[in-house]
Amino acid sequence: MEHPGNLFVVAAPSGAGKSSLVKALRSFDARVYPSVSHTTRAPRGQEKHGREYFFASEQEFDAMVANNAFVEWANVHGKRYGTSKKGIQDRLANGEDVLLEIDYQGALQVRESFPQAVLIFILPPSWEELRSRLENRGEDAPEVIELRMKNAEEEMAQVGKFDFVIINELFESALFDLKAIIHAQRLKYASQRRLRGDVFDSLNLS
Ligand SMILES: Nc1nc2c(ncn2[C@@H]2O[C@H](COP(=O)(O)OP(=O)(O)O)[C@@H](O)[C@H]2O)c(=O)[nH]1
Ligand SMILES: Nc1ncnc2c1ncn2[C@@H]1O[C@H](COP(=O)(O)OP(=O)(O)O)[C@@H](O)[C@H]1O
Repeated sequence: MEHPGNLFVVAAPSGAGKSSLVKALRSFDARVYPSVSHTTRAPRGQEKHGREYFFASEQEFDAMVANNAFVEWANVHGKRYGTSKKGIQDRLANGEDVLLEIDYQGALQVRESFPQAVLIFILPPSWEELRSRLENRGEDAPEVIELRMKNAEEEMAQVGKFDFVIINELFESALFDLKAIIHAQRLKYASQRRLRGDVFDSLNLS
């Protein structure tokens, strides 16, 4: 589907630092709108309905699937997660940039519907560091951490299908890389024409 806004998709194994990087990006780039997904997993400590996620029952999620309300959805770590069409289509159509923080299965589905989506994969610098980040975050029970570490192998095997790879070793350096990718996409002709049409007009360029 053609649309004027840029669609960025960020995937990573749990604990690689995806949420922290996107949050930091958002603090100085308000033009990139993060989509809020629906999930059947329970809220964590500070999470609010409608902010981190729309928390849905299995039945509510089933109804959305039946109504074809998702751009993509997938089973991740035993729970279902999905991006609603409603949340992103209007924004993209209005020329706004949208960022999805989703798993690799969802990312590859998004590419089917939006071939111009920019797929970014975030890798941890090592297995040891991934485990220690999950442990230090202190949000997940030991068995949940084990499941996430096990799933990370399958997830990381998909990295070659992505357009860009960021290794999140030093946080500031990974953030710089993420900004660079987004910036480069905005410098493409279609985006520049949309953002700075005034300059193109004054130069008599179509
Ligand atoms: N396919 C898909 N995956 C999602 C969506 N929202 C979140 N996820 C992924 O689900 C996984 C688990 O997310 P979460 O439970 O918040 O834990 P996190 O991995 O610590 O961020 C992560 O890989 C997310 O990127 C979505 O809408 N669709
Ligand atoms: N470059 C980094 N160096 C050290 N710790 C990091 C780095 N990036 C993120 N973290 C920490 O690792 C943990 C997991 O990060 P988070 O953003 O929640 O990951 P994800 O969203 O990919 O599951 C958090 O406690 C976060 O503060």
